[in-house]
Amino acid sequence: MAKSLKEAQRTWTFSDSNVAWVEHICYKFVDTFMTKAKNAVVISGFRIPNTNLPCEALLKVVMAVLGDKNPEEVAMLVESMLNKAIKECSNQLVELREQGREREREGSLEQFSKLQVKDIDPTHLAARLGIQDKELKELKFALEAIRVQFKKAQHDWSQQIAAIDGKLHGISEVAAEYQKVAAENRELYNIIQELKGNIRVYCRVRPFLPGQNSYLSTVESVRDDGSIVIFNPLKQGKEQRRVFSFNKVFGPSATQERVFLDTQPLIRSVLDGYNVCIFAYGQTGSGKTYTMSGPNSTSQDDWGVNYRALNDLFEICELRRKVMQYDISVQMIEIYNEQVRDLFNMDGSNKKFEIRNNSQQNGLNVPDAKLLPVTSTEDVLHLMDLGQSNRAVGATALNERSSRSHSVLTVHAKGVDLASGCVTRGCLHLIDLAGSERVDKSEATGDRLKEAQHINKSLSALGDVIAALAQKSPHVPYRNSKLTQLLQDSLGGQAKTLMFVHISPDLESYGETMSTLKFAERVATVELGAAHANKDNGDVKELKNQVAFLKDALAKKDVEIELLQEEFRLRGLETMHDKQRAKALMAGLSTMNKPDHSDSPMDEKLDSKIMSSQDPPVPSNLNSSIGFYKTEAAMKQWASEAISPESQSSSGSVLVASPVSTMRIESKTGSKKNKIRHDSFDELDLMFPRHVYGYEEMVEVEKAVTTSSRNFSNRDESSKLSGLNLLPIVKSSSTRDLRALSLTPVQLMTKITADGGENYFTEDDETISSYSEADSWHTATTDHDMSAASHGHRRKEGNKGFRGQQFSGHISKKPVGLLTPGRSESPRKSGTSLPGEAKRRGGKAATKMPVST
Ligand SMILES: Nc1ncnc2c1ncn2[C@@H]1O[C@H](COP(=O)(O)OP(=O)(O)OP(=O)(O)O)[C@@H](O)[C@H]1O
Repeated sequence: MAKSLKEAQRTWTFSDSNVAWVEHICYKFVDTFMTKAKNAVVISGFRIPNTNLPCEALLKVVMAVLGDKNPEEVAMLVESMLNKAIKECSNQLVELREQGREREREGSLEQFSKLQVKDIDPTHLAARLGIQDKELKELKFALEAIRVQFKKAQHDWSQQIAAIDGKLHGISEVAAEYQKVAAENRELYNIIQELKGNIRVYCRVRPFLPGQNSYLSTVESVRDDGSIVIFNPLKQGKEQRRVFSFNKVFGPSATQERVFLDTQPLIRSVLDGYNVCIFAYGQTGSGKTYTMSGPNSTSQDDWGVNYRALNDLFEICELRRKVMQYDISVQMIEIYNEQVRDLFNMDGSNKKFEIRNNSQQNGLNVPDAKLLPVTSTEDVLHLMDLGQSNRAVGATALNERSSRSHSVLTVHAKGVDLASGCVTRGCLHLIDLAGSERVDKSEATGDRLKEAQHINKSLSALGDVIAALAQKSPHVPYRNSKLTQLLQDSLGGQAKTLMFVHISPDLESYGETMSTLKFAERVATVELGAAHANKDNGDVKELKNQVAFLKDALAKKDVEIELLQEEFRLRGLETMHDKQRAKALMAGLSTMNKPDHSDSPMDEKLDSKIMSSQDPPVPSNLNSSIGFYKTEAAMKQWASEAISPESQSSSGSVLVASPVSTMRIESKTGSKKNKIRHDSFDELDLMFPRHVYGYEEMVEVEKAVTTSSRNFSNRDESSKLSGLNLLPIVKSSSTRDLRALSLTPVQLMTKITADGGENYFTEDDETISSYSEADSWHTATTDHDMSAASHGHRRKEGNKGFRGQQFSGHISKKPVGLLTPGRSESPRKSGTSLPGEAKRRGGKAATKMPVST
């Protein structure tokens, strides 16, 4: 074939002879193809009938295809066709061989089986089949038994599961019930705490800082019920673990938002007129500043309680816009090395600021520091950044940005109810305390050491105050540090107080962690009494009107008194019997310019005159209104307003003849401490001033004083306490306030004598003393005593008291030593000083103020 191709190539011209040759090839090829495609073959789209001869058309096709090809191309085409044909043939061959083998295999298997059946012994086969059958039966039986057992077990299990399910259901119901009861208990407990005014304590655990060994944590677990388990691997047995319980515990993963959410309700109450104090306590580097301010004010997620609180307050103000109008202002101070500094003060001056307590109605403890109004969160951010940048910070070995001062952000919120005009005033103190530190650990030296000493000292003073409060001690040492002075209103007043206690989880801090948590536990036991909102409502307005009315009446009386004094002076009553004269004096007060010269019994006249219709009518509801004053502070305020300096005459004396001369302060609420205080009020029938005393009254005074001084040393502690609890009231009052408190002479002198007198004298002691002296006038009944008293009384220019002028003449009664019980001589003559006299003589008034309990 190859040869003929080569020859064809050589001789190729598309001539007749060539056509014959092509025909020849076609025959051959078609033959080959036709063996494969028995019925029909598709070649280039032509259908070729099943024939051994190439059809005319095929020939034409071949001619058409090959006609214009040169011999090389024809050769190649043919060669490729041949290759295809060969490949096809070989495939067919393989297929045929395979089929043959298959048939062969089938045939041999058939033969083999025929052979076996033929060869096997039928008896043996039967025996074997019998055995197999038996085995099969046994297996079936066993299977059945197993199935029965399985069914039984399944049944048992399902029964047990049902029983367990029932029990579980019961348990889960009990658990749900328990949870409900526990939640109710917690709620009730919180209400009780709220009523008692316990300081709330939240504990926050700082996460490990980068670079700290986080394998050994002292915090074993933090539970939802507010308890935390502290673990020390270096200890053994019971000592290894200690559980502390607080109102809430935040683990290391607690977010700033989570912490704020639990603080929010407390903060919001500021807008309802409550004073709230939140302070962060803990070892240095434990996360106080992180909680209060956050690490970064630019990211809202990082905002601490301060920013979030103000932001929240603004949001609520906006929500209540239609019913309430709020004014919010802020103050930021710090206590650095026992000095108060204004963090908003930009003039660089080192002005020192004073801390004041109680007296500040607006709740500001440092009233002289700048109070800046804020209307938006942006204002707050700006101001607080300013304040933070002024704050004293420094690097120590324990914290690279350690706060070296206690900082206080005060938010003052004044709200006016647009409908009723009722005014609320709330104050929120947000305090970031400097951290306690062990100077050996913090490696503080120089200024840092001095700061650390001040910090530790003030924190220890805070510890003493908490201990005293927790033990309900009558004396609480608030004045031992600026920090405790600042916190006095929040720790001993009617504020809602929350302490965030912070701990570090590292084993190295175990000692500090334990002491911090023990301190916090003690703080949680402190009861402050129920918090009160500072609201100026309609009742208060009415009472203020009444007070104004009374002031007016007093002013009129002052005029009357002055006129009367003049009248007496002119008439020269020296010759009258002293008792009659005193009665006449009192009678004259109400008849003004209509002196009664008759000898009728003076007592009746006096009473009828005092109650005469010439006195201005007193509002009939005053008695009931007085019940409104349930607190000492409110009472004091009322009293000082009722008898304000303006309402008194220049003589300093006041006379109110009033059917409401007696009122009683009642206290049904409050802590034990408060009760004692109120009880002491209960003992006193607080009266309007009755500065005109008769002779019998003075005798009564003397008796009371004598008895009181004799009995005081025998008194038990509680009764002494109630006496002592009067001191703050009396001591913090001016003379006029003393009058305003209006103890009867008996009560006043009993208290003074019982206490040795000295505590009753403030920087205003001269005036107070004059007050006592003025009273003593009524008891000085000899010329001699009279002159002594007169001398004492006139010693002070300008103190021209009504009584002093009235009794300038002789009085013939027997002497009664008012301040020296049992003596018949004048206290001054006998050398017995009036209380506070010695100090006054020393040239300096006693300024020692009492420590409030
Ligand atoms: N909850 C927390 N999550 C993440 N980092 C915290 C957390 N608390 C504190 N830190 C980080 O710990 C470090 C110390 O915190 P911070 O300065 O608030 O402590 P401090 O108690 O205020 O210290 P000092 O009393 O010395 O001022 C800071 O780097 C702070 O970012």
